[in-house]
Amino acid sequence: MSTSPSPLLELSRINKSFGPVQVLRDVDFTVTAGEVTALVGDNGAGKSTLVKCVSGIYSIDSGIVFYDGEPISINGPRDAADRGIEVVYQDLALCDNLDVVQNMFLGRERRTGLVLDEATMEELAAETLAGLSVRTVKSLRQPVSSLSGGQRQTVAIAKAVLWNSNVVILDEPTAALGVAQTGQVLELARRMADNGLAVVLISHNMNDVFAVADRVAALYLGRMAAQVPITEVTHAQVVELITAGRSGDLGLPAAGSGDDYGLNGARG
Ligand SMILES: Nc1ncnc2c1ncn2[C@@H]1O[C@H](COP(=O)(O)OP(=O)(O)OP(=O)(O)O)[C@@H](O)[C@H]1O
Repeated sequence: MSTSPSPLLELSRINKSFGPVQVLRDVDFTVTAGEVTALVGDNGAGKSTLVKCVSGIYSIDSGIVFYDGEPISINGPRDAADRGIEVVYQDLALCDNLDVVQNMFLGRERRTGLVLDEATMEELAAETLAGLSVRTVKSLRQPVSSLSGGQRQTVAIAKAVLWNSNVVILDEPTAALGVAQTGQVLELARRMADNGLAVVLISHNMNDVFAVADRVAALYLGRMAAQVPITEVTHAQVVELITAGRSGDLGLPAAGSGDDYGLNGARG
């Protein structure tokens, strides 16, 4: 196995409960710059909860979050944003009546005095899209209501990239897309990683995971069943990790068996 680069974001033994329900149990998860890390798991496995802990929407009950090797506290979305951690949610949170530039700068508009600096915003939006080799969005001044699902996803992702993000978490970005648009969004994820960002791809689609991910992390009933380089697992093994919390072929015991099996491929 090749030596792993240092993780940019590292979660260690994260626990999170809602009242009596423990949703995350001693979860280790690492995210590395220049890589796409797929986060997989069945419905209710805890993927969204983990992401909400990382993005400051939920506070963790225990565990440590390291950023660039230093322990940090994420006490709210602002703390996550300050570290350049951005989440692109499934529902995209774009405003239909606003155009591409307006959406990309929504809430963080550039101004010259009291007046919006439209020219600079348009230029920066165009630069960001060009930096990601996006050619599918033809006009930056068209309302996003006139865009296809894939184009909307592209705008939402580019918006996250625009804000000097270091970690971009994509929450099922291809769930509502057809084949061609799925390909474009996966290419975009790859390009972001190639540009040096740490990309997390939450997905239920094994084809997407194997098409683009460098590593795969599988949650099973709130435990991290494994985090391994994609080249070291087969589709069948990942499915087994998702559905049973273990893969006999990987020599991993079932999640929740009590053993400390933190097979975390991203650890140096
Ligand atoms: N605010 C909450 N209060 C109580 N329980 C919650 C809350 N949020 C999530 N849960 C529970 O935590 C578990 C994990 O949910 P989560 O949404 O993180 O899973 P997921 O892996 O993202 O699932 P999906 O793929 O369906 O989106 C579920 O059993 C869910 O019911």
